[in-house]
Amino acid sequence: MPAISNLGATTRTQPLWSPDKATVVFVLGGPGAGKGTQCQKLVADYGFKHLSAGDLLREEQDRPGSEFGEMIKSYIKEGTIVPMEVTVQLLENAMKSSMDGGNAKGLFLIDGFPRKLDQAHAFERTVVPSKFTLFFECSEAVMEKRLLHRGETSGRADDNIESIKKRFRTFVETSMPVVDEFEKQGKVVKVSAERGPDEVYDDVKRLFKQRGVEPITLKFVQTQEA
Ligand SMILES: Nc1ncnc2c1ncn2[C@@H]1O[C@H](COP(=O)(O)OP(=O)(O)O)[C@@H](O)[C@H]1O
Ligand SMILES: O=c1ccn([C@@H]2O[C@H](COP(=O)(O)OP(=O)(O)O)[C@@H](O)[C@H]2O)c(=O)[nH]1
Ligand SMILES: [Mg+2]
Repeated sequence: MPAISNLGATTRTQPLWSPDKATVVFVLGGPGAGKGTQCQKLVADYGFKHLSAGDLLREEQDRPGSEFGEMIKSYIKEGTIVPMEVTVQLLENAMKSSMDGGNAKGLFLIDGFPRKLDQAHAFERTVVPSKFTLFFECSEAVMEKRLLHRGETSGRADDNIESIKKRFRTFVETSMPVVDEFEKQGKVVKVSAERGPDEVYDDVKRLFKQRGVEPITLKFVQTQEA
Protein backbone atom coordinates (compact mmCIF):
# COMPACT_ATOMS: atom_id res chain seq x y z
CA MET A 1 0.00 0.00 0.00
CA PRO A 2 1.32 3.48 -0.78
CA ALA A 3 2.52 5.54 2.16
CA ILE A 4 0.32 8.42 3.22
CA SER A 5 3.03 11.04 3.03
CA ASN A 6 0.61 13.94 2.83
CA LEU A 7 -2.84 14.35 4.26
CA GLY A 8 -4.03 16.83 1.66
CA ALA A 9 -7.28 15.11 0.71
CA THR A 10 -9.45 16.78 3.31
CA THR A 11 -8.31 20.30 2.41
CA ARG A 12 -9.79 20.14 -1.13
CA THR A 13 -12.91 22.14 -1.78
CA GLN A 14 -14.23 19.99 -4.64
CA PRO A 15 -14.81 16.23 -4.74
CA LEU A 16 -12.09 14.33 -6.59
CA TRP A 17 -14.73 12.31 -8.48
CA SER A 18 -18.33 12.91 -9.46
CA PRO A 19 -20.84 10.13 -8.68
CA ASP A 20 -20.84 9.02 -12.34
CA LYS A 21 -17.10 8.27 -12.13
CA ALA A 22 -17.12 6.44 -8.79
CA THR A 23 -20.00 4.61 -7.11
CA VAL A 24 -19.59 4.42 -3.35
CA VAL A 25 -21.84 2.37 -1.09
CA PHE A 26 -21.02 2.85 2.59
CA VAL A 27 -21.49 -0.30 4.69
CA LEU A 28 -22.28 0.42 8.33
CA GLY A 29 -23.51 -1.42 11.40
CA GLY A 30 -22.19 -2.08 14.88
CA PRO A 31 -18.99 -4.02 15.53
CA GLY A 32 -19.66 -7.66 14.69
CA ALA A 33 -22.89 -6.99 12.77
CA GLY A 34 -21.43 -8.80 9.75
CA LYS A 35 -20.27 -5.95 7.50
CA GLY A 36 -17.12 -7.70 6.30
CA THR A 37 -18.91 -11.01 5.74
CA GLN A 38 -21.61 -9.44 3.57
CA CYS A 39 -19.09 -7.33 1.65
CA GLN A 40 -17.22 -10.46 0.63
CA LYS A 41 -20.41 -11.88 -0.82
CA LEU A 42 -21.17 -8.66 -2.69
CA VAL A 43 -17.69 -8.55 -4.19
CA ALA A 44 -18.18 -11.95 -5.79
CA ASP A 45 -21.58 -11.17 -7.34
CA TYR A 46 -21.43 -7.45 -8.14
CA GLY A 47 -17.80 -6.66 -8.97
CA PHE A 48 -17.33 -4.11 -6.22
CA LYS A 49 -13.92 -3.38 -4.77
CA HIS A 50 -14.21 -3.89 -0.99
CA LEU A 51 -12.34 -1.35 1.11
CA SER A 52 -12.50 -1.87 4.87
CA ALA A 53 -11.44 1.28 6.72
CA GLY A 54 -10.43 -0.86 9.70
CA ASP A 55 -8.24 -3.10 7.51
CA LEU A 56 -6.58 -0.06 5.91
CA LEU A 57 -5.89 1.40 9.35
CA ARG A 58 -4.43 -1.89 10.65
CA GLU A 59 -2.24 -2.11 7.53
CA GLU A 60 -0.96 1.44 8.06
CA GLN A 61 -0.42 0.65 11.76
CA ASP A 62 1.82 -2.27 10.82
CA ARG A 63 3.65 -0.52 7.96
CA PRO A 64 7.30 -0.13 8.97
CA GLY A 65 8.15 3.55 9.29
CA SER A 66 4.56 4.78 9.55
CA GLU A 67 4.37 7.94 11.61
CA PHE A 68 0.78 7.05 12.51
CA GLY A 69 1.30 3.47 13.71
CA GLU A 70 1.29 4.05 17.47
CA MET A 71 -1.57 6.52 17.27
CA ILE A 72 -3.76 4.11 15.25
CA LYS A 73 -2.98 1.27 17.66
CA SER A 74 -4.20 3.18 20.69
CA TYR A 75 -7.39 4.41 19.01
CA ILE A 76 -8.27 0.88 17.88
CA LYS A 77 -7.66 -0.65 21.31
CA GLU A 78 -9.81 2.07 22.93
CA GLY A 79 -12.51 1.67 20.29
CA THR A 80 -12.40 5.35 19.39
CA ILE A 81 -12.24 6.94 15.94
CA VAL A 82 -8.85 7.72 14.40
CA PRO A 83 -8.63 11.38 13.25
CA MET A 84 -10.42 11.54 9.93
CA GLU A 85 -7.57 13.06 7.92
CA VAL A 86 -5.69 9.75 8.14
CA THR A 87 -8.63 7.50 7.25
CA VAL A 88 -9.93 9.65 4.40
CA GLN A 89 -6.43 9.78 2.89
CA LEU A 90 -6.00 6.00 3.17
CA LEU A 91 -9.35 5.46 1.46
CA GLU A 92 -8.60 7.95 -1.30
CA ASN A 93 -5.22 6.32 -1.98
CA ALA A 94 -6.80 2.87 -2.10
CA MET A 95 -9.57 4.06 -4.42
CA LYS A 96 -7.03 5.65 -6.79
CA SER A 97 -4.94 2.51 -6.99
CA SER A 98 -8.01 0.33 -7.52
CA MET A 99 -9.21 2.53 -10.39
CA ASP A 100 -5.72 2.54 -11.93
CA GLY A 101 -5.56 -1.22 -11.52
CA GLY A 102 -8.67 -2.38 -13.37
CA ASN A 103 -11.68 -1.11 -11.42
CA ALA A 104 -12.45 1.24 -14.30
CA LYS A 105 -16.11 1.53 -13.35
CA GLY A 106 -15.09 2.69 -9.88
CA LEU A 107 -17.45 0.48 -7.87
CA PHE A 108 -16.65 0.59 -4.15
CA LEU A 109 -18.03 -0.85 -0.94
CA ILE A 110 -16.58 1.24 1.87
CA ASP A 111 -16.92 -0.92 4.96
CA GLY A 112 -16.90 0.49 8.50
CA PHE A 113 -16.73 4.12 7.40
CA PRO A 114 -17.89 6.85 8.01
CA ARG A 115 -18.13 6.27 11.76
CA LYS A 116 -18.27 9.93 12.74
CA LEU A 117 -20.03 12.93 11.18
CA ASP A 118 -16.82 14.83 10.41
CA GLN A 119 -15.57 11.87 8.33
CA ALA A 120 -18.86 11.63 6.45
CA HIS A 121 -18.82 15.31 5.59
CA ALA A 122 -15.13 15.38 4.64
CA PHE A 123 -15.39 12.32 2.40
CA GLU A 124 -18.45 13.50 0.52
CA ARG A 125 -17.02 17.03 0.14
CA THR A 126 -13.54 16.04 -1.03
CA VAL A 127 -13.65 12.51 -2.47
CA VAL A 128 -17.11 11.63 -3.85
CA PRO A 129 -20.73 11.78 -2.62
CA SER A 130 -21.99 8.30 -1.65
CA LYS A 131 -24.78 6.50 -3.53
CA PHE A 132 -26.38 5.08 -0.39
CA THR A 133 -25.56 3.40 2.92
CA LEU A 134 -26.19 -0.27 3.59
CA PHE A 135 -26.88 -0.54 7.31
CA PHE A 136 -26.89 -3.79 9.27
CA GLU A 137 -29.13 -3.79 12.35
CA CYS A 138 -28.08 -6.17 15.11
CA SER A 139 -28.51 -6.33 18.89
CA GLU A 140 -25.50 -5.88 21.16
CA ALA A 141 -26.04 -9.36 22.62
CA VAL A 142 -25.66 -10.97 19.18
CA MET A 143 -22.74 -8.74 18.19
CA GLU A 144 -20.93 -9.46 21.45
CA LYS A 145 -21.26 -13.19 20.96
CA ARG A 146 -19.98 -12.99 17.38
CA LEU A 147 -17.04 -10.78 18.32
CA LEU A 148 -15.94 -12.98 21.21
CA HIS A 149 -16.05 -15.96 18.86
CA ARG A 150 -14.12 -14.03 16.20
CA GLY A 151 -11.60 -13.05 18.89
CA GLU A 152 -10.65 -16.70 19.39
CA THR A 153 -8.82 -16.61 16.06
CA SER A 154 -8.72 -13.03 14.71
CA GLY A 155 -5.62 -11.88 16.56
CA ARG A 156 -7.28 -8.46 16.76
CA ALA A 157 -6.35 -6.26 19.72
CA ASP A 158 -9.97 -5.09 20.04
CA ASP A 159 -11.88 -8.40 19.98
CA ASN A 160 -11.89 -8.68 23.78
CA ILE A 161 -14.70 -7.82 26.16
CA GLU A 162 -13.14 -4.56 27.43
CA SER A 163 -12.59 -3.13 23.94
CA ILE A 164 -15.93 -4.49 22.70
CA LYS A 165 -17.83 -2.54 25.39
CA LYS A 166 -15.96 0.65 24.41
CA ARG A 167 -16.69 0.03 20.72
CA PHE A 168 -20.40 -0.38 21.44
CA ARG A 169 -20.40 2.96 23.22
CA THR A 170 -18.61 4.70 20.34
CA PHE A 171 -21.05 3.13 17.92
CA VAL A 172 -24.11 4.46 19.76
CA GLU A 173 -22.74 7.90 20.62
CA THR A 174 -20.59 8.73 17.60
CA SER A 175 -21.49 6.50 14.66
CA MET A 176 -25.28 6.30 14.85
CA PRO A 177 -25.61 10.08 14.20
CA VAL A 178 -24.06 9.40 10.77
CA VAL A 179 -26.73 6.82 9.97
CA ASP A 180 -29.43 9.18 11.25
CA GLU A 181 -28.18 11.98 9.01
CA PHE A 182 -28.07 9.79 5.89
CA GLU A 183 -31.50 8.45 6.77
CA LYS A 184 -32.94 11.97 6.72
CA GLN A 185 -31.56 12.23 3.18
CA GLY A 186 -33.33 8.98 2.21
CA LYS A 187 -29.97 7.30 1.66
CA VAL A 188 -30.11 4.35 4.11
CA VAL A 189 -30.93 0.76 3.18
CA LYS A 190 -31.56 -1.18 6.42
CA VAL A 191 -31.15 -4.92 6.77
CA SER A 192 -31.77 -7.07 9.81
CA ALA A 193 -28.47 -8.87 10.42
CA GLU A 194 -29.42 -11.37 13.10
CA ARG A 195 -30.13 -14.35 10.88
CA GLY A 196 -27.53 -16.49 9.16
CA PRO A 197 -25.20 -14.95 6.56
CA ASP A 198 -27.10 -16.38 3.57
CA GLU A 199 -30.51 -15.17 4.78
CA VAL A 200 -29.08 -11.71 5.42
CA TYR A 201 -27.51 -11.73 1.96
CA ASP A 202 -30.83 -12.60 0.28
CA ASP A 203 -32.24 -9.38 1.74
CA VAL A 204 -29.20 -7.40 0.66
CA LYS A 205 -29.58 -8.60 -2.94
CA ARG A 206 -33.28 -7.76 -2.98
CA LEU A 207 -32.67 -4.26 -1.62
CA PHE A 208 -29.78 -3.59 -4.04
CA LYS A 209 -32.09 -4.47 -6.90
CA GLN A 210 -34.64 -1.98 -5.56
CA ARG A 211 -31.89 0.67 -5.63
CA GLY A 212 -31.01 -0.19 -9.21
CA VAL A 213 -27.80 -2.11 -8.44
CA GLU A 214 -27.68 -5.38 -10.39
CA PRO A 215 -25.30 -8.35 -10.14
CA ILE A 216 -22.72 -8.94 -12.84
CA THR A 217 -24.22 -11.19 -15.50
CA LEU A 218 -21.94 -14.05 -16.34
CA LYS A 219 -22.11 -15.30 -19.90
CA PHE A 220 -22.15 -19.07 -20.05
CA VAL A 221 -21.23 -20.92 -23.20
CA GLN A 222 -23.93 -23.52 -23.61
CA THR A 223 -22.66 -27.00 -24.16
CA GLN A 224 -24.83 -29.51 -25.96
CA GLU A 225 -24.76 -33.13 -25.04
CA ALA A 226 -24.82 -35.58 -27.87
N1 LIG B 1 -25.14 -13.54 9.80
C1 LIG B 1 -24.22 -14.05 10.62
N2 LIG B 1 -24.54 -15.02 11.49
C2 LIG B 1 -23.61 -15.53 12.34
N3 LIG B 1 -22.30 -15.16 12.36
C3 LIG B 1 -21.92 -14.20 11.51
C4 LIG B 1 -22.85 -13.60 10.60
N4 LIG B 1 -22.18 -12.67 9.87
C5 LIG B 1 -20.91 -12.70 10.31
N5 LIG B 1 -20.74 -13.62 11.28
C6 LIG B 1 -19.52 -13.90 12.05
O1 LIG B 1 -19.46 -12.88 13.07
C7 LIG B 1 -18.16 -12.32 13.17
C8 LIG B 1 -18.20 -10.84 12.79
O2 LIG B 1 -18.48 -10.74 11.40
P1 LIG B 1 -17.79 -9.63 10.50
O3 LIG B 1 -18.27 -9.84 9.11
O4 LIG B 1 -16.32 -9.62 10.74
O5 LIG B 1 -18.48 -8.31 11.13
P2 LIG B 1 -18.07 -6.79 11.16
O6 LIG B 1 -17.19 -6.50 9.98
O7 LIG B 1 -19.36 -6.03 11.10
O8 LIG B 1 -17.38 -6.59 12.46
C9 LIG B 1 -17.27 -13.15 12.25
O9 LIG B 1 -16.66 -14.16 13.03
C10 LIG B 1 -18.24 -13.73 11.23
O10 LIG B 1 -17.80 -14.98 10.74
O1 LIG C 1 -13.31 5.00 9.87
C1 LIG C 1 -12.83 4.30 10.77
C2 LIG C 1 -12.97 2.90 10.79
C3 LIG C 1 -12.39 2.20 11.84
N1 LIG C 1 -11.71 2.85 12.81
C4 LIG C 1 -11.08 2.12 13.94
O2 LIG C 1 -10.88 0.77 13.59
C5 LIG C 1 -11.54 -0.08 14.52
C6 LIG C 1 -11.94 -1.38 13.87
O3 LIG C 1 -12.79 -1.14 12.77
P1 LIG C 1 -13.37 -2.33 11.90
O4 LIG C 1 -14.31 -1.74 10.91
O5 LIG C 1 -12.26 -3.16 11.40
O6 LIG C 1 -14.18 -3.15 13.00
P2 LIG C 1 -15.50 -4.03 12.82
O7 LIG C 1 -16.69 -3.13 13.01
O8 LIG C 1 -15.47 -4.62 11.45
O9 LIG C 1 -15.43 -5.08 13.88
C7 LIG C 1 -12.67 0.79 15.06
O10 LIG C 1 -13.17 0.35 16.31
C8 LIG C 1 -11.98 2.14 15.17
O11 LIG C 1 -11.14 2.20 16.31
C9 LIG C 1 -11.58 4.22 12.78
O12 LIG C 1 -10.96 4.81 13.67
N2 LIG C 1 -12.12 4.91 11.76
MG1 LIG D 1 -15.28 -5.68 9.83
